[in-house]
Amino acid sequence: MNLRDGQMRIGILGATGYSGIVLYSLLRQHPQVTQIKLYGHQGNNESAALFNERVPAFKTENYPIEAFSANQVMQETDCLFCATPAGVTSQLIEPFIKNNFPVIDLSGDFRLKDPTSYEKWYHRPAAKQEQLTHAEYGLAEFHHSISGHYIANPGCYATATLLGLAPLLLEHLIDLQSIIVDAKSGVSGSGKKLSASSHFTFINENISLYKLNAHQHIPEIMQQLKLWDPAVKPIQFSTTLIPVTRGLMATIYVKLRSGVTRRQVTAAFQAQYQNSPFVRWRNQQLPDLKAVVGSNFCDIGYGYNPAANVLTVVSVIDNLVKGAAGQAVQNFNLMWGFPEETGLPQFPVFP
Ligand SMILES: NC(=O)C1=CN([C@@H]2O[C@H](COP(=O)(O)OP(=O)(O)OC[C@H]3O[C@@H](n4cnc5c(N)ncnc54)[C@H](OP(=O)(O)O)[C@@H]3O)[C@@H](O)[C@H]2O)C=CC1
Ligand SMILES: CC(=O)N[C@@H](CCC(=O)OP(=O)(O)O)C(=O)O
Repeated sequence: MNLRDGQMRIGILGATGYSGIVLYSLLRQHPQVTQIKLYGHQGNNESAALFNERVPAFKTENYPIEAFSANQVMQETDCLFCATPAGVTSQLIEPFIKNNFPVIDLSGDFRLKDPTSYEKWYHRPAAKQEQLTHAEYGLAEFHHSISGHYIANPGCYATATLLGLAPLLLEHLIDLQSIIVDAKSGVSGSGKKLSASSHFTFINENISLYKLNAHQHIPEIMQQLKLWDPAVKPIQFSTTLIPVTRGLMATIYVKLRSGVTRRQVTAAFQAQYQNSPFVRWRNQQLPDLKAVVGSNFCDIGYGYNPAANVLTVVSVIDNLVKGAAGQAVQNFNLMWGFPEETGLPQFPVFP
């Protein structure tokens, strides 16, 4: 992609959702972005709606949300971010793919290469196979050289899990049948829509496991693990809702292969992430959510139980930043050749 230093015009579809709002606030402060256009539902006349009316916390941002029109977006902007629910981009995005127009898609619609798998796990029609071939899976730490125009930004659980497992698979340190992931997320992970399971009375002072053995990030994680080691076996993966607004922790349990030492584990993580500004290897210090919430960091630490030969890896992210909007901006930087950290927060919100 040609570098357009300091003059990028950005479009956001879905800016009034949780990840769209975070995306807007990151891009608004991005030094290479001069203009942000906001788009809403196709056909709706949303031009009367102003961003600050839909998102009152952004009182000074009185920009119109315009009805989505592919031609208009391609004329008015240089790159489109889609922060829309699953099932939207597969319907809207064809003209962008045909015209090689840069798109960064935060939804799951273009992550899975196999449309049958998408239909099985997302319970809705998949994008066309031909379109899927244009998408690149943008796990930023492992996909620095973006060659195409369509980035499928990874899911939040998939990001934390994959970053916590990568060095172990790439260096062949673990028993490939032994992977168990117990992941927990804050409530913002399910978006802004109110449901029985996101209602305060249910969330408050409660934890609940959901989508057991049925979570849509299982095939996404498996797809990437198989690229790292084709011999990997199906993982056990569970997701739990916890009563916090933001933050996601993947607790990963694996058995080490015979003869593998803790020193090798540390060396593998250090070597893998030494040039990754957003992955902080914490060694035997176990990270917590507050270490990363508000930032684009993924912090990873571990503990080892020699009696059971179980290595526990703890990987934490902010689901809305590294798990969604922050990684999308990281991918935007990589796509356009800007330094990877540009426009991304360098500190978590702490305390
Ligand atoms: N929340 C998270 O932590 C993460 C989310 N994601 C993914 O990011 C995407 C957005 O998630 P999230 O921000 O939580 O979702 P929200 O439900 O909070 O927001 C969805 C946004 O999309 C808009 N929208 C919905 N349908 C359409 C449509 N047909 N055309 C145009 N705009 C539409 C909504 O506008 P309106 O309100 O007007 O309908 C809203 O602005 C999802 O695909 C999600 O899976 C990925 C990783 C983490
Ligand atoms: C807490 C919560 O509900 N989280 C969501 C994660 C959303 C997400 O990232 O899913 P996509 O694959 O659609 O992008 C979930 O578990 O479905």
